[in-house]
Amino acid sequence: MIDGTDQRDARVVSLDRARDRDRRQHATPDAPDEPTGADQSDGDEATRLLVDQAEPERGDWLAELAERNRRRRPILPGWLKSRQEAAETAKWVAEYYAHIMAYQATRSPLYLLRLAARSPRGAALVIGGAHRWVFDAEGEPVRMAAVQRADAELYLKLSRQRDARVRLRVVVALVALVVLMLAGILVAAAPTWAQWAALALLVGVLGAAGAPADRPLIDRAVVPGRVARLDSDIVLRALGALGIAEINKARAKGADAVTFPAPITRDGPGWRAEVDLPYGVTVTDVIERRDRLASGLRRPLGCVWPEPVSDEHPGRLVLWVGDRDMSKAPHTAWPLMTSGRADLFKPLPFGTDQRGRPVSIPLMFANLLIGAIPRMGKTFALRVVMLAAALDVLAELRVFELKGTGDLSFAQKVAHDYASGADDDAIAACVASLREVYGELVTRAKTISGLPKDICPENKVTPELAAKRSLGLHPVVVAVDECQELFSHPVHGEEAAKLCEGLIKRGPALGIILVLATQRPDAKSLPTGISANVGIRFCLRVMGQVENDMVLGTSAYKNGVRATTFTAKDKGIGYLVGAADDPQIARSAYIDGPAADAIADRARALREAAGRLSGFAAGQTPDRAAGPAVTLLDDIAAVVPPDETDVWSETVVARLAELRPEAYRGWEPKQLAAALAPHGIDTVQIGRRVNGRFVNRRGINRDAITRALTERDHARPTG
Ligand SMILES: Nc1ncnc2c1ncn2[C@@H]1O[C@H](COP(=O)(O)OP(=O)(O)OP(=O)(O)O)[C@@H](O)[C@H]1O
Repeated sequence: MIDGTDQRDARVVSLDRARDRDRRQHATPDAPDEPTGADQSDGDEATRLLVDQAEPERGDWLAELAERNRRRRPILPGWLKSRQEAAETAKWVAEYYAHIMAYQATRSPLYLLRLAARSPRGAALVIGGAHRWVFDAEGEPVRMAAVQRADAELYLKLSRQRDARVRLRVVVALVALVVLMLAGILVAAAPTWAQWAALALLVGVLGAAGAPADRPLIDRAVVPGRVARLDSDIVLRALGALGIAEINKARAKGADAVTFPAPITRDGPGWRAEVDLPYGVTVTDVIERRDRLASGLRRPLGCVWPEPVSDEHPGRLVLWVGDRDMSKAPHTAWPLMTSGRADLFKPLPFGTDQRGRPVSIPLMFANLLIGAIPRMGKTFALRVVMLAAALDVLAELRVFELKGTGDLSFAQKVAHDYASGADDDAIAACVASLREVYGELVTRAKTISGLPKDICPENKVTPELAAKRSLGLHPVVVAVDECQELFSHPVHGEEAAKLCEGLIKRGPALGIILVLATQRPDAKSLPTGISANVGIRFCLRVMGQVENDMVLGTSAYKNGVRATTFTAKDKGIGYLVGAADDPQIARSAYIDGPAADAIADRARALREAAGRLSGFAAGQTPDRAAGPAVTLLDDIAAVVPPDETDVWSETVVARLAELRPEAYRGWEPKQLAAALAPHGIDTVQIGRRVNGRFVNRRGINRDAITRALTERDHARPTG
């Protein structure tokens, strides 16, 4: 007998393991890493051993339990967890039934007519049926059969049974007739309305009895089956249509190449499928073929939202398929639209995700960057954030809209500092304000470091500290729309970039928040020192990977967070990164100009009541004395005295660099010409004699500068 104890060279071999090893050795060379069944399955099968796997230790059940614990399914359905979502769901369910009731109520006269038309047929059917029942008509064919077979005994038995039955039924029918006659007498003596009601009841009953089986009385209020149920076959069909070779190869090899770790369930207004893609296929591969996926699912693109699961492997896909295109879904009212106030220390309501769940932005201790191609909803998104900030009376707002269309004009009612314009003045005002806030960094840091530890334990602004007016640590929110105009400005760009970088890095802990929006997210218009350090990012539609990663952060595109997949009709829809653990798809709340004004009026009233209206909104002219001269034209006028009519450009740039090195150092004559062009000033040829030789160079004519300055001053609004 062979056993492991007395045969030194022999080993105990599990038959299962031996088979496993055999299988591996005979595996085809093109699938060397093909997993065994134990790899693929979970639950009971997961306990099967691979030939080269160590025996599981006794404590492994704990690890397994921990893993199961991590995958617990929620007790309450998702929509019941948030008050707002539950309210939304209750609202649409109520709306659905209200619609059905209204639909049927408006058709009730038609239904009455139908009943009346069907009632004669119903009466005939009722009388005929009663007659057949009383005289036992259903037994007639059997009795006739007995007669034909001349079976006298059976016939007698059936006849006796029929007579007994008919006697009883005639009595019942007579009683019913008497009851009906009594009811008729009662109705005849009743008031008219009761007579009509009785008639309606009779017609109704007879009409219902006379309804043809193929024509229902009531029309359908809802077209059935508009949204197909999502099932695993449809998901597999769609995944197979993506043209990903690995998926098709894996599906050809085995039925369980694509698995579903959780059942496909209803999730908000759509279906949610959790899918484990075949080995080696990542969610990013699927996301970049979203349009093909939508085609495979036979759903509009705006309904199909594949997402990675960050705390799982890169092949775990959550596919949410909405009933309705996200861009066409009705807007949920912004929670602060008609009432309420905000607290910057808590997340600010921003919009909704594709499932209609609320999305908020924790703006405190962070910065926000919004980017997109033009007309996709940057300013609308910025408006939502700034209106929420306005509803926190403690927050000091500084708003600069550098497009000049007045999209953020509501801010004039509440902002401490405000400017709107596509000109140098607005940019200069913005830089001056940034300088002031930058100066605050030092003051605030000193204040905080001077506070006792028990009042300020974390060395950062707290809600209590922010509320103490004497400390001056209230939140400051600086918003710059179309910030590319600022950073690419020939005079102020470099300084603005430095100021913003400082604010982005040091501001959050000190209660200073910078919110930037740009339609040109490239290295020149959005310095990397800024784009790399922003905490929260919202990227609506962009056209390429570079812009995507500029706004959403390095590697966002590689990780499947791609705002390039949005289409032109996805207005207001973007990827929101940094507001929650995982990137979210969010649609900003829709607040148009008049609504924004109404909210700003409310915010102003709150601020007035709290005595927190200051600066621009309180009618004070911003004191920019501390800042340098505001435009290039002013600077040139300062460095070129009135008696010098024509000056070479190189002389001008040298003097400018001396006047304000931080802004003009390194300027070339060409740069000066480019900076003057927007003012309608061209450089001119100026000839001079130098060391006896005539030299011709380009330069400026001082009169042109003076004229431009005069025009600007006349065009400026007064008061
Ligand atoms: N959340 C939203 N839902 C629906 N439509 C929206 C939403 N946000 C913006 N829009 C639509 O998109 C249009 C453009 O929005 P917005 O003015 O904010 O674009 P923008 O990106 O700031 O454009 P520009 O780059 O020209 O300043 C708006 O007129 C509005 O109709």
